[in-house]
Amino acid sequence: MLRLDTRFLPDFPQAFKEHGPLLLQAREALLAKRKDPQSMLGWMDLPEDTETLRRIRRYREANPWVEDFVLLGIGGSALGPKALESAFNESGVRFHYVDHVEPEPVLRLLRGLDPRKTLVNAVSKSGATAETLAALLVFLNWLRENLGEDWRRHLVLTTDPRRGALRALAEKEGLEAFSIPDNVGGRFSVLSPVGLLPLAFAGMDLEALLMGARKANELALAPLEENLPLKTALLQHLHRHLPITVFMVYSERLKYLPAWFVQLHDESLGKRDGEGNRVGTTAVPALGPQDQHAQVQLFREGPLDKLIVLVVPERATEDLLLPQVEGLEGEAGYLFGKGLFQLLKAEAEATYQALAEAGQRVYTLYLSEVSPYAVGWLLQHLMWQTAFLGELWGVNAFDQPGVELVKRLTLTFLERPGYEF
Ligand SMILES: O=P(O)(O)OC[C@H]1O[C@](O)(CO)[C@@H](O)[C@@H]1O
Repeated sequence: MLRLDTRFLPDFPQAFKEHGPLLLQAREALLAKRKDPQSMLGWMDLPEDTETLRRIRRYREANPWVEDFVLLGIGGSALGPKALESAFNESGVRFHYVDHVEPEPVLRLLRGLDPRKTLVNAVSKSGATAETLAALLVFLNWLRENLGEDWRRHLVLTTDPRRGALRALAEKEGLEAFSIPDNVGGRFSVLSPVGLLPLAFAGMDLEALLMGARKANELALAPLEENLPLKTALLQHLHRHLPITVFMVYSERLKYLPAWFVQLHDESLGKRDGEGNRVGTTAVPALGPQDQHAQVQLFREGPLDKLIVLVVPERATEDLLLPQVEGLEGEAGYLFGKGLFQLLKAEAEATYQALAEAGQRVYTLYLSEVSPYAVGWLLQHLMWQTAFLGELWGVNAFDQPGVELVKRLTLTFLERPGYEF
């Protein structure tokens, strides 16, 4: 269950009524693009794709020997699986993410792995991303050197259905490969094999994850009053004059979720609109309670230039009672016999009230609990929110032209003879 709370934004219910026609227009414009095969709206259909899930399940069952799962990928090809695996991995399989190009940690990882018990999953929609290709060169060579002809069983690819270097490698070497549908962009791909394959090895309840996402689809297509994605899209739209949107999650298990949302929001909406205006608000990640002892000072006394979104679980799947400890009555007595989750809830509520009291614009998304169903719902909800905002802000939420220059310059520098920086 996902619940929106706007009690410190008393003007919102009226604003929602007044903006009804605008929101319905935005939805209509978005859904009209669904017919266009070029439209990158395939993420809407991923929760219905049971055939891919079956194929992933079969592959998982056929490879019970995996003890270490190494994901090579960056951006949308890593952030989603990392956010969910770190929350729901109860399988005993150890996960490692090579979503960077720093040699020391890669060497440390290689020295600690047993190649006979390691599965490497290279994930790249384009098959052209330098960081992922560099990691693939390292791990493919390592597998070949250590496993001889058996290396192919230890490498699985997730990439474009037809194009790119990874698809070509899969065909040339007869490697297992899963497809990222053409009409699904990287930052919208967590419910495609990009996420589902590693999460199957993490033993996550994928049916519940996809069922939650289907619930978000249902609400995105529902009448206005029930339409949660249009409500939060309007909250972001009404506060577009505030340059920063903070995404603060009260869950240690979901500590990588803010990074996933930052890519989704910033890479989708940080654009030039049809008139060439620079559009977009900056998503900033935050964690509760950790940031109560860091960024909250700024949120309370710094500029009132933020819309703050808290994501708070309403129930714990299991709680931990705090024991009485003699000698600590003075400082900790008030905690004796309380549940740790009660402390989390009290801190989240205190932060919510303190931010509103400081004059910051703040609302909360309550998750019934940190479960595959509720988190599947939240992810798909945020993808709808972002897609609707693309319509409201007049930008294409599904391309990322601004990232290309860095790639071209990197290539130029590396191709320059004797380059030194
Ligand atoms: O999956 P790929 O094609 O390797 O791309 C990785 C990431 O790089 C980007 O293309 C940006 O450079 C993101 O949109 C994407 O999620």
